[in-house]
Amino acid sequence: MTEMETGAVTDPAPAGAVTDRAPDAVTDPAEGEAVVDRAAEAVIDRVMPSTGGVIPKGRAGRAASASTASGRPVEPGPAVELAGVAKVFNAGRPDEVTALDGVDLTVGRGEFVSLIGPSGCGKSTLLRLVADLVPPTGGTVRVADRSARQARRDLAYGIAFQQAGLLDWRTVARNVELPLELRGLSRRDRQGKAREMLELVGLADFAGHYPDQLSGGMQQRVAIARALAVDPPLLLMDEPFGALDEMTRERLQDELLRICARKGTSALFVTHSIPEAVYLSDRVVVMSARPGRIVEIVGVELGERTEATRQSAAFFAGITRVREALRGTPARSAPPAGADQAAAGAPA
Ligand SMILES: Nc1ncnc2c1ncn2[C@@H]1O[C@H](COP(=O)(O)OP(=O)(O)OP(=O)(O)O)[C@@H](O)[C@H]1O
Repeated sequence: MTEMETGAVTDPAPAGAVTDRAPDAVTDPAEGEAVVDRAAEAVIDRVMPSTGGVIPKGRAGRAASASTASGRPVEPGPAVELAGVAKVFNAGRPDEVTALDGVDLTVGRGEFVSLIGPSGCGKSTLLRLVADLVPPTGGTVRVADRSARQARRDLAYGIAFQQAGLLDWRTVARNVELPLELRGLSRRDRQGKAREMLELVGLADFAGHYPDQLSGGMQQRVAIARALAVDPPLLLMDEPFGALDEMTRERLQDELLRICARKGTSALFVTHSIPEAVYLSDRVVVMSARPGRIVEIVGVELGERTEATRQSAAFFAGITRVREALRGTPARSAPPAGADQAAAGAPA
């Protein structure tokens, strides 16, 4: 199992890195601008699974959604397309694990799709396949009309995974700024954007703190701020709100929806929370226990989310639908959750 496969960052500070918070940027005397610190640069690839869409150096300023790395325009198509995808870990060995089998799934542009299922059913693996952090053993994975490999090179998505994956020798603000530095934004622009993102996640007062001075939930919010900082056309999120208190979680859910709606961002979102999946999603993909297969896709039609949505009959109906699917209740040929209540004139 490689580091890239696990997404773990076992040693975030590379050889020669300063771990006692020495100045973390190299100043370019010609520009008077801080440029990407060498230590951070050296670990970009290793922290990619959890650094929220870090931009590889050399692709600065390229519009990920509009063209490929070669500048070739990309035809609009699904954000993600999986066909017959399988993943077997350690094939042929005694510890062989079939994590996924026969997965077909399309995420439309601008669509919000959640994955839910029992622990170990392959949700994270599915996300890692899309992010090109592990290769499939069967089937095809396409992201924004490209191979997953090409999409990664083209910066076609941002990632926020379970582990915050912050660089502990950088301040909170400079963690959020990292992908912007790699994209070549001026100091002023990236500082402004970092401030905006930290305000969004309620951490403006902690911009100058270091990650180990924050709680786990706060670190997670910094990682979310960093993932959103580059306005990626596709977000891959693996339980990003799992460590948050309920009120913060609900607020960030609303913010995430607002951002996705405003930017037309597509999202593939892993969660263990049925209400969260229903609230956020256009469709909830329910997976079986290992080997993970899609057992049902529950469409959600709640309309614009408001204060009342979480109390609405349609919301509870959606929760019931997903719960039944998780329990293995035979799929019914019913309209999307929400549509039946609306048709019946049920109170919202
Ligand atoms: N790198 C790996 N090497 C070997 N087995 C792996 C690897 N990554 C995942 N697995 C196995 O694949 C299966 C699916 O794991 P995965 O983490 O995708 O599940 P999950 O649905 O995200 O679980 P959870 O909800 O508990 O986070 C598990 O049995 C896991 O042990």
